[in-house]
Amino acid sequence: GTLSLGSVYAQEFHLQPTPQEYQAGQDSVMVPVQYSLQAETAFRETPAFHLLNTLFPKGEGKDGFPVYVGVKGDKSVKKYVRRVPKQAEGYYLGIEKDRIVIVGADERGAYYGVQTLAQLMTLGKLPLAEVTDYPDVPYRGVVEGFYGTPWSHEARLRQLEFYGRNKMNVYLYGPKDDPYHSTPNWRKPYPAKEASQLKELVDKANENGVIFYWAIHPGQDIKWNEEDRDLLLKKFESMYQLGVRAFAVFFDDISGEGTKAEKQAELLNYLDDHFVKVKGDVEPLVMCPTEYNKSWSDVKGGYLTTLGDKLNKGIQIMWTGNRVIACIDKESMDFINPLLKRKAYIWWNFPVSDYVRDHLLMGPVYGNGLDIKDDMSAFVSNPMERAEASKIALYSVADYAWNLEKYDSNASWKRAIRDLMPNHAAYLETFAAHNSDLGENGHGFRRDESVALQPALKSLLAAYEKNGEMDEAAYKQVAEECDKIIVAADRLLASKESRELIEEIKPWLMQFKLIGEYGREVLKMVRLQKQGGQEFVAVHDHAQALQTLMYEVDATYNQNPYQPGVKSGSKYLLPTFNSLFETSTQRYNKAAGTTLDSRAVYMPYTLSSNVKQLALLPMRQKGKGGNVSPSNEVIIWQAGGEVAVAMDYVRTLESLLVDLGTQGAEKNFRLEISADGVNWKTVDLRPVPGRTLLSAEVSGMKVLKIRFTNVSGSEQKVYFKQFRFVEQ
Ligand SMILES: CNC(=O)C[C@@H]1[C@H](O)[C@H](O)[C@@H](CO)N1CCCc1ccc(F)cc1
Repeated sequence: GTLSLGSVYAQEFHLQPTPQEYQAGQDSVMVPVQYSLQAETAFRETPAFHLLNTLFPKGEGKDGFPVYVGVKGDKSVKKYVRRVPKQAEGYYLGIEKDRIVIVGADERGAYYGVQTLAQLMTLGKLPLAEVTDYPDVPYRGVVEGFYGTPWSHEARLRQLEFYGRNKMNVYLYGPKDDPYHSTPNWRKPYPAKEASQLKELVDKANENGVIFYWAIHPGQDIKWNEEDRDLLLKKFESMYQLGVRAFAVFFDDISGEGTKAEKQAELLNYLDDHFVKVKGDVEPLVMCPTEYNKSWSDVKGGYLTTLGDKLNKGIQIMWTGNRVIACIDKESMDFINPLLKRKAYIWWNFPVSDYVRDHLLMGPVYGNGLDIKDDMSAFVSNPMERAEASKIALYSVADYAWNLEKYDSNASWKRAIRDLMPNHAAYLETFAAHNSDLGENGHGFRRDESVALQPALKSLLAAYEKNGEMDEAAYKQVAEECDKIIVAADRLLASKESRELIEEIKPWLMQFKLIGEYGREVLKMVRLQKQGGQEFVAVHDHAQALQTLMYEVDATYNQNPYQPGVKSGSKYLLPTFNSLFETSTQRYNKAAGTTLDSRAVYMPYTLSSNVKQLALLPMRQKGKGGNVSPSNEVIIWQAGGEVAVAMDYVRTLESLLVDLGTQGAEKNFRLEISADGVNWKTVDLRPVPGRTLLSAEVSGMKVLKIRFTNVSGSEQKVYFKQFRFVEQ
């Protein structure tokens, strides 16, 4: 909701996360330039004090504006103790004409009261207000638990400050690809550099009221014996020496011995009894089960109930919901909590994108129940490997987990964008609106995209495709959006603000701009096709040039081995432009008797073959390479039959693999490469030992055309399992 500040403030002001209760009158006081601290001396050692001390231009002075701050039980704030919520991390903040009062239910509550004061200070005047606030969910934050490049040290330091400002109180360090977190080096202490960085992170976390959990992922090769148990304990001890006071053990994504519930429970209880309870200053353990979502669980098998029955009560158990990637609702919680005999510690796999790495997930956080605040012990988000870009979602995760009932996903999303880039909010919102869906993926998890423009895109397309009609209103709205997209992309690419974010998303911004320009040209094509003018051809060719540029961006950047490339506007925006491109070109060709290429999805490789069963196989471009979709039937390959792939222009090969599912195929078939389509060079096919796979030595070869021929002199019956090449 908004702080009803009426005439006092121009813009809509909103505290983040949304407080449980606040009242603000019309009156305000000027922001004091100096403050005088009324608190117990011990307060000066707390993060709350260090933050408070940065808020006033002239710092602390005995004649400054009185600020009473402390926790329940402190003499200095005795008078206000009734106002303090009973919930952990709650606080009361009162701004009066002649004083500011902050009372925390505990130390972190006091810190959060100061964070809220810090937000109000940005208004330039302090409203006479009362904020009575506390979090709905006890643990709120982030688990860095994704596959892919772990976040950098600098990115993590920025994240921890962000968590403090957004009242997130946990960060779980568990990057799947950190070798010292997972198999096999979980047994080894960190090298000096990494160790000192981790120590710095722990200190930064403490300054920002964040509990730094160090997680270990031993399950893939752990032996259920004393040696490994003691090695794990030693590793915890070495992390404790670095200042870590909170620990987690992840048993997710493993197979074999490590998956046994009894053994996992035994180990965790041992760590609880011989480490956590012995140390006395360590947070309750958190564990991630092997069956961490309902679709992977076998209730009758007893894995979950064994954990629920055997794990010491204080140990938290993580859960991702009904599936690996799923929103969390009441039904999900009613399933899992009885089995675990405790409130599940939710690990929400969003905005993690390690299974759709060519997409950015910049859209609103929505779909989680608003009625489950009493059902979970935690709500932590597994983010993208792009740290800054993840902040849009993380801002709203913080908002949701603090106050579920008042959570408004769209309003929160807009605020998240403004918080991330205050001076480019409109542009970042345009970009984020069209970069939110994941595209097709194995988990089937999708998000909405281009929400505001969808109706216009749909009606423009429907009218034109059905009977060549022009929905002028829709046309105008889409044309305006294309202009906004082009401007937004340029302004963000050129932005001095949030340079780290811009560097993370640069390829997507380049792609986004091309889509805006492509849309602009396609709209012209639709207009011209109806008028029948010759100019259609020039505009068509420009649109095709943009398709080539979009392909190049997709084939050049973010070339990871899983989902390579750069997808933007992939749910409605680009598909609509491609449909309009194809239909207008086909109609123009029909009317003008021309043969303009009407294929919209740019494909640099063309397959041709005189082997009947191969001729129709689709050619796919994947990252910087191509492959002929495998056929799962027996191919009758006549003598002399060939399959060929032609490039749009000369390219350089890195590798080429062929698999016909039979040994000795290299005797019956010949592979040839041509750099000009006229002169051919035979290339050696080398069998990969023990497999039917053949590898060709093509590294560095210029290629315009590839040819693969049955030269055995007789028909061959083979499987067409793989025909794939990669460019340099
Ligand atoms: C709670 N733990 C997890 O969620 C584990 C992993 C990682 O955290 C990853 O970031 C996340 C989403 O991709 N999970 C995917 C798991 C994929 C997967 C799919 C099929 C498999 F066979 C194995 C793993």
